Amino acid sequence: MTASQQLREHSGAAGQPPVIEIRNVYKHIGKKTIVRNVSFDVYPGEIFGLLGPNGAGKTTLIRMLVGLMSISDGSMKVDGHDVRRAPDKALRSIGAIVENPEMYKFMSGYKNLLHFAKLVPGNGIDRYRILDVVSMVGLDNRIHDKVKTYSLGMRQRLGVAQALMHKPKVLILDEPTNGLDPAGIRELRDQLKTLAREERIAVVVSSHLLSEMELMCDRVGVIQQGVLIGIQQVTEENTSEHAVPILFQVDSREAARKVIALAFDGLAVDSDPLGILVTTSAGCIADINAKLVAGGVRVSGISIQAKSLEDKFMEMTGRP
Ligand SMILES: Nc1ncnc2c1ncn2[C@@H]1O[C@H](COP(=O)(O)OP(=O)(O)OP(=O)(O)O)[C@@H](O)[C@H]1O
Repeated sequence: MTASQQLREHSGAAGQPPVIEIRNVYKHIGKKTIVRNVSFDVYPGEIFGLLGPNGAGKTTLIRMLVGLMSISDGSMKVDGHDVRRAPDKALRSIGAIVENPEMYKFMSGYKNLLHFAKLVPGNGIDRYRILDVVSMVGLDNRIHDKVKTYSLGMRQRLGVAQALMHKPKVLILDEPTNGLDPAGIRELRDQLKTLAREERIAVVVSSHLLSEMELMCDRVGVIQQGVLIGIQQVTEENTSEHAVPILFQVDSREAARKVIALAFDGLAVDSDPLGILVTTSAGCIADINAKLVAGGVRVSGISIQAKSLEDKFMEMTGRP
């Protein structure tokens, strides 16, 4: 996939410029190329997933983005600042958890945050900001309890609060659900969605679990052996303008085809064991249904046959 193809996968959230711009990035270590020609953008308010098996290069890509590893070739920009040329400015816009956040277990969550705020002098983080981030991650009720009494999920959220203190535009989490139980994963997922939607923060998460990415992300970039093989929109097919196969369960396929051919010239209609499949936008369902019923066709069910991320992933990787 070329850089321009990868970028065309997304038209930009409400015309906003991307907050992360990655262009033709390579990472060589010794004679190995660990990341190869990767390009993509991430927009404010979206959750972007990096999906790939262990060793695919996700952590390496993230480490380059947060300045923990040098970039061999290509460019990475955060909020318009080049990570290589102006690392301080670029990093100011990033909050990240790449390794497990170190917390003092015998101190309260609040004191931990206060401690981290003091480590960065002149950053303007006051107690009001700390209480703000505590509220953003939903830890208000427990923030004065010692961290040793927190569940793993709560510690993870405290880590997110710490990463958010300096008001970053981008939040980056490497394998954030590792070790969390299903309830913890769900809490984290809801929290990240709220941060993206309400605070307009761009969130980048990595995982090797497709099901997790599908539930959490708006778009997912699939990485294999250091190559970004494709980017899939997860939520797009729920919008009313995007063409998707729609199954109409009807008593007569033949009659239904005739009605549609007459009323909607050129609309793609295929047969299905349960009825007919019409490929169009979900916004047309009511009109099609009305014409079918008016044409004497009994419609017993209508469903959108959206492909799951797993189907798309299999197509992308060429697996059966
Ligand atoms: N410092 C290094 N020296 C040599 N090889 C490295 C180094 N860091 C990473 N690699 C190799 O680069 C490849 C990608 O590693 P990376 O950690 O980025 O993968 P990943 O997709 O994050 O997978 P995981 O979930 O297992 O961490 C692996 O084959 C790894 O062994």
